This record gives sequence, structure tokens and C-alpha cells, in this order.
Amino acid sequence: MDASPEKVAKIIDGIAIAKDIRLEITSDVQKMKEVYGKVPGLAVIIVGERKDSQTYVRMKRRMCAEVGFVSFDKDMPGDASEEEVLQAVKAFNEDSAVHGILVQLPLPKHIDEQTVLSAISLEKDVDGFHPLNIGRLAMKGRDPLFVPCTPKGCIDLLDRSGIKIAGKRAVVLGRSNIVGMPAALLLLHRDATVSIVHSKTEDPASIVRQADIVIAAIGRPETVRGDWIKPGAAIIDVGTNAVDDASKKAGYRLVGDVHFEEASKVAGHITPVPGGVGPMTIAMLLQNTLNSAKRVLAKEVPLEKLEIRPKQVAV
Ligand SMILES: NC(=O)C1=CN([C@@H]2O[C@H](COP(=O)(O)OP(=O)(O)OC[C@H]3O[C@@H](n4cnc5c(N)ncnc54)[C@H](OP(=O)(O)O)[C@@H]3O)[C@@H](O)[C@H]2O)C=CC1
Ligand SMILES: Nc1nc(=O)c2c([nH]1)NC[C@@H]1CN(c3ccc(C(=O)N[C@@H](CCC(=O)O)C(=O)O)cc3)C=[N+]21
Ligand SMILES: [Mg+2]
Repeated sequence: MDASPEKVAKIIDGIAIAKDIRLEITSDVQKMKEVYGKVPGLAVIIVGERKDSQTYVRMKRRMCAEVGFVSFDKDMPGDASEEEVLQAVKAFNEDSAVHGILVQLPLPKHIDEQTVLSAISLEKDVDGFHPLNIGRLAMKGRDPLFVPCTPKGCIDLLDRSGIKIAGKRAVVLGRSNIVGMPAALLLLHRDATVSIVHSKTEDPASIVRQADIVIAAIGRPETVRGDWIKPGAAIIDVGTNAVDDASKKAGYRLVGDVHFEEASKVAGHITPVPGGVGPMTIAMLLQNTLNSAKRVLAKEVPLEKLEIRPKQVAV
């Protein structure tokens, strides 16, 4: 007799799901333009010449154009002072055509990230990185104006793949301010039972093995192996790691924090890298910016006249 056929996880197609979301956004922007003569505006501030940052920022600007947003670009040299960056933030805070402001991270070492993120107007903090938005994210019953894009994209991938969250065991690997910590909070608000694995965790494999849902965000290539995974689990791989590969034109390829080949034989669902969480991050950024513009319109015109309602109205 043959051995039992190899199980294969369902691949969650982040490219296709993100494209659907961008189509929904495009249609809302069209309506907004026709009815109110306005479109959402996103400002992106980039400081310095990091290659990866420039790639992400280029992708964001291209997607803005695709859905019909206006994008405002501020490219500053790597030796720009904190004061100059704060001035750029302030100018966008005061510009009513700008509904969202993103300061690409990391910033050069001589600039304090928290100082800059705190200067972004709460109503325009489409990354959800302002300390007040993060504080509200941590509290029950106090919705933030914006939820960070990458964790929001992870939850959306689970929802759109029909994966139940409430009551399930979830493990988040990583506890950064921008991914791991907010991802754990979002899962908790959705009634998962959440554990967080970090660099000091003893025996991470035994903890991951209990999880029905795994979100991996550690920035360590192919660390989560097949035998760490509970059969049938849903695996969301945020990791985006460049590893040398002479067979590629670029000289490298991208891999996740999860060993995809091994994991896809055990998991029920899995996201690929690239093509999983990455495209969703940008789609969620556009969605946050659209909601921000809707919120502004809701203040200018009576809500009942507004065909496109904001998802969350400012608290
Ligand atoms: N696709 C997307 O849209 C995005 C992808 N990313 C990618 O996600 C990954 C994580 O990013 P980010 O959160 O910014 O990374 P950080 O470096 O800020 O944080 C990494 C976290 O992982 C933990 N960690 C490191 N090594 C291990 C280990 N061996 N076992 C368990 N935990 C470990 C660290 O623990 P400790 O706190 O103890 O130091 C830390 O909490 C990166 O690959 C990044 O490129 C990031 C943002 C968006
Ligand atoms: N203020 C701020 N907000 C961010 O949201 C932010 C940031 N700073 N700094 C860096 C991280 C990283 N990040 C990614 C976005 C898209 C992809 C993405 O689209 N990735 C593609 C592959 C891209 C490629 O081929 O290089 C994919 O996974 O399919 C990845 C990573 C946003 N970040
Ligand atoms: Mg984000």
C-alpha cells in the first residue's frame, strides 16, 4: 500500500485578496470624486537612502495612483535633522488635502522615532503608530482611529479565508511595536487565547505546536519548522528576509520566518512570502487613508447625505 497522500495546505493568496480590496477602494474613490469632488490624499515621508525603504515607498506610491489617491512625496536626505522632519510632518498636518501621513521606518539613528510619530496628527495617523492610537488599541472599548496596517492585514487574511479566531489558541512570534505587539492585541480583541513568543522564550517550538493560528514576525529566515506546527493550523508569515541566492538575477530571494516547504505539508492554511502579508499591508494603508478621508467628509456634509460612510467615526 502507498503511504497516505501528502497533505497540502491551502495557500492564502495575498496578492489576489489585496487586489480585491484595492478594487473596492477604487470604486469608493470614484464615488467620492463624483459626489464631492475630492479624493483621499496620502503623504509619505522618507528620510535617507535605504534600498528596502525606497522599494516599499515606491510600491505605496504606485498603489496610491492605481486607486485614484493623490500622493504627496517628501524625500529627505539621510542627514536631515529631527527638526526638519518635524517641520515636514507639521506641514502635512496642516494641509487639508492630506488625509494620511506615513513616516517610513526605520528613521536614521540621530532622529527619535517616538518624537516624530507623536507629532503626526491623530486624525492622519494611518499607520496607527501614534502612542495614543496604540494606547487605545490596548484598551477594551476604546477603538483607535487607525489600526496598524500589517497586523490588520493579517487578521483580514484570516477572515477572508474563513478561519475562525474566537476561542482558538493563537501564537504570535515577535513583539515589536509595529507588528507583533499589535497583532497579539488584535487577536485578543477577537477572543483568541494568545501567547507571545520572543527572543527570550524557552522552547518556542512547544508553544507554537499548541497554536491553531500562528503569526510569525521575527525577521529570522525559515525559523518555524514543519515539526513546530499543529496539523491543520493557519500560518500567517509576516517575515520578509532576503537570503543570498546566486541563481537569482538580484542575487537574493525573499523568504519568510516560516519554512514554507515543510510547513505547507502540515498546516491547513499558509501565506507565501512574497505574495502573502506584504501586499495586504499596502492595501490596509490605502483603506485607512480612505476611511480618514470619509471621516473628514462626514464632518463637512450630513451623514445621511454621505453615500459612502466611514467604517469608524472618530471618537
Ligand atoms: N510584510 C510586511 O508588510 C512587513 C514585514 N515585516 C517583516 O516582519 C519581520 C519582523 O519585523 P519587525 O517586527 O519590524 O522586527 P523587529 O526586529 O522589530 O522585532 C523582531 C521581534 O522578533 C523577536 N525575535 C527575534 N528573534 C527571535 C527568535 N529567534 N525567536 C523568537 N523571537 C525572536 C524579537 O524579540 P525581542 O523583543 O526579545 O528582541 C522581536 O520582538 C521582518 O522580517 C520584517 O521584514 C515587517 C513589517 C511589515
Ligand atoms: N511607517 C512604516 N509603515 C510601514 O508599514 C512599514 C515601514 N514603516 N517600514 C518597513 C515596513 C515593511 N513594510 C512592507 C510593506 C510591503 C511589503 C510588500 O509588499 N512585500 C512584497 C514583496 C516586495 C518585494 O518583492 O520586495 C510581498 O511580500 O509580496 C513588505 C513590507 C511596511 N513597513
Ligand atoms: Mg503598518
